[in-house]
Amino acid sequence: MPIIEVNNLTKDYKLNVRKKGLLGSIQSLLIPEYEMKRAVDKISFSIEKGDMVGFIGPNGAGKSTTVKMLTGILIPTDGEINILGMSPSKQRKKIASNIGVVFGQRTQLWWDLPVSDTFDLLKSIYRIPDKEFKSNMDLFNELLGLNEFISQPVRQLSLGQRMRADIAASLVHDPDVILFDEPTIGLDVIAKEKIREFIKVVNKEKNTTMLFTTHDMMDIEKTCKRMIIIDHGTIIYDGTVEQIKDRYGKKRTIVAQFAQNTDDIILPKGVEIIEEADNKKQMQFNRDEVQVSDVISYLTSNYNILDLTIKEPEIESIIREIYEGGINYDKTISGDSQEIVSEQLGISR
Ligand SMILES: Nc1ncnc2c1ncn2[C@@H]1O[C@H](COP(=O)(O)OP(=O)(O)OP(=O)(O)O)[C@@H](O)[C@H]1O
Repeated sequence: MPIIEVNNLTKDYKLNVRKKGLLGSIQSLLIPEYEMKRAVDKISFSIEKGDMVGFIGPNGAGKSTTVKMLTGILIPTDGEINILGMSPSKQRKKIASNIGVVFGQRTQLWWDLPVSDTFDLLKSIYRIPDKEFKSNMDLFNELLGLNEFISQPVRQLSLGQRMRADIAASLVHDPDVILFDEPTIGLDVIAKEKIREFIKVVNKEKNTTMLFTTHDMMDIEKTCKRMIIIDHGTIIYDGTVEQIKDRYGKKRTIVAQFAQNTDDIILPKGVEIIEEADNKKQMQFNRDEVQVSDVISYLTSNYNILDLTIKEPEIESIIREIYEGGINYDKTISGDSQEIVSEQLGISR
């Protein structure tokens, strides 16, 4: 039985249309005109207990709007959300103890108070028993190093420290579901890694159901098996990370360091050079047209090669292609939603 169920969820924002010029401004004040903007358009998905799902999409795709509706902050225009049998917008107070939320762009910590005070306040608000509170704080300290800055006021923390505290604060009451909205935004590689590891440990140890939005594909690759891609308010992919890599990651890259000058190199049909410096060349081809083994045996039998590596396609570049509408969608991969994708992005199939 799914923990999160979303059916035909829709959100329209009402926008005030401002007319140009002084006269237009006065007119807009006296007789305001509105237009509706659809941010989320009939999306449906469900998430099982303990699953960790990446929710990605380009800027303005509708991710934050969806997360806000899941938390109950925003009321849907249409459709239903069911989290643990409750409607977030109708049972907001009741559901609060079951959901944790992290907005990377905003903090839920008390700005002027030491970090420890926020945790004490949360302990009282959620009525967390002493034993549970202590064991969680010990775990968070071990994994996120909270004690390094626990007595500092929040406003003095670095972004990475603040995010670590925020994530811990969202989990201190052991929620069943946690929604992350860009939890790694603006962090350096090491801080991101720490947070990904933490998320993975919590998911495993506490079986917390997690949905998180991010623009960093490494977040998804390192933590989630499943991802949902949203664009222009509709879901264009819902499936495994592996499947999308397998189906769409058709480009293979071989990097070869040649012992000699290879300015006049002749490559097999379908293989092209995408980068070269000194005697090092990056060659790319479509794995459906050219076999990796054929390219390697051609190169090694015709040239003297010092070093050779094969690069797997990165999810980052596949997603970039999807956002740019450059991928020919295969309808079998994600059912009817692919129809929408093709229409929206003007892709011919
Ligand atoms: N309060 C609002 N009033 C009007 N339009 C809004 C409001 N909030 C968001 N939108 C619009 O709704 C659409 C979806 O926005 P949303 O913030 O959900 O996208 P997002 O996928 O989270 O984007 P990003 O990755 O840039 O954060 C955008 O076109 C945005 O301009």
